[in-house]
Amino acid sequence: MITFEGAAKIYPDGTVAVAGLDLTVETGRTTVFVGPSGSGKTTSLRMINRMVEPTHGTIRIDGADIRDQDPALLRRSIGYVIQQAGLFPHRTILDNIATVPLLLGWNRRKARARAAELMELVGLEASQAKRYPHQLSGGQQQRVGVARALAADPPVLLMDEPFSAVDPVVRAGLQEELLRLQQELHKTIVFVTHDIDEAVRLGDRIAVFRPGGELAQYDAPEHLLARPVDDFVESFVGYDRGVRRLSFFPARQLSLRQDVVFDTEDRVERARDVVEGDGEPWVLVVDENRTPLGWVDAAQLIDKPAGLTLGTLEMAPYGHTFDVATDSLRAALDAAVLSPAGRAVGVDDEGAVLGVVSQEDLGAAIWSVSE
Ligand SMILES: Nc1ncnc2c1ncn2[C@@H]1O[C@H](COP(=O)(O)OP(=O)(O)OP(=O)(O)O)[C@@H](O)[C@H]1O
Repeated sequence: MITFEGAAKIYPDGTVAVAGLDLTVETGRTTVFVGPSGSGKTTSLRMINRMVEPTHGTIRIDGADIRDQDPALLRRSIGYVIQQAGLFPHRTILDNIATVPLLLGWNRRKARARAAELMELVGLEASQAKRYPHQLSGGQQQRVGVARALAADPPVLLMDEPFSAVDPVVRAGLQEELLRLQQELHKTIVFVTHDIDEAVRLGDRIAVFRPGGELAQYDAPEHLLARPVDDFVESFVGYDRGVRRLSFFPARQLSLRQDVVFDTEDRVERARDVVEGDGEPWVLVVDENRTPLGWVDAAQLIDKPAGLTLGTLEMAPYGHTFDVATDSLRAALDAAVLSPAGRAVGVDDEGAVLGVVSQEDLGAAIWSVSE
């Protein structure tokens, strides 16, 4: 646990970088500091490893005042990752990663073995070990930066805009990787970004800073999106927050209809009975593996002769599906919006249809999680 108790940084020229921060960073969780440029995020982060000394207040790690610890030793127990990785250009990838273990006095063999292990953990090829940083892509360099920060297995990891210099696709991959690593490692991560989407994706808790180095709100991401405390936070999180918040609720809570799912050999009169029963305007046709083929408009069924099979009818594309077990309500909503039938198709992890969600059921589920 890291606690800021009235921690402030006021520079001699009078600039208030951080104005009296009170905040607790939970152990084993990811806390994101987010806010506009100049709001004091980096200064707050650097106060944790004493790269910046507060002018007021106290910071403790697990109860111990960090002022009582030697800054160099403190930093070796805290991993630090920065934008563009900050690698040593004349050291190989393996030696870059082994830096802190060597500083801690490990012998070279053990340090390199640990570095090789970490390369694998962060998704780097062993063949890259002997390369130099300039021979790697930006995304790969960031992975090296993360591996280096993890080398001595520090309980705390500070990350200062680590992914902001790479393109959006690589960035999404690195975020995914960090989530996976964190599930395995349970580090106490403090992550700085000015991108609210990155914050919402990665953070267990999010601290929103406002200009003047003040903490505007400290909350779980779903609460931040549901209840921004004021106009500043509301405009900072963005106005589509209602829809974005749906990504925190699982799609598995939706009720799925199976009675409107038919296979190609089913006869039109069977489908007609169902749609006439409750006025459902579309039925979904699947193949023998229950892979979706397309939607049949119920109007088409009215005057078709009995005995005709559904596979012979014209179908509208089913759009895209959502995975019932792993996707969120947001993914289901997106699937419904993009479907010509306005209905979402739920599948299992092999792509087989489990059922479809009607607009009414989707609306009811969204309503039930709204506040
Ligand atoms: N050495 C310094 N002397 C005076 N002011 C400083 C000094 N270092 C930082 N500041 C000021 O402190 C404020 C907070 O800076 P900080 O880097 O913490 O902001 P930030 O939220 O991380 O911004 P960014 O997203 O742009 O990195 C800024 O106004 C900055 O100009």
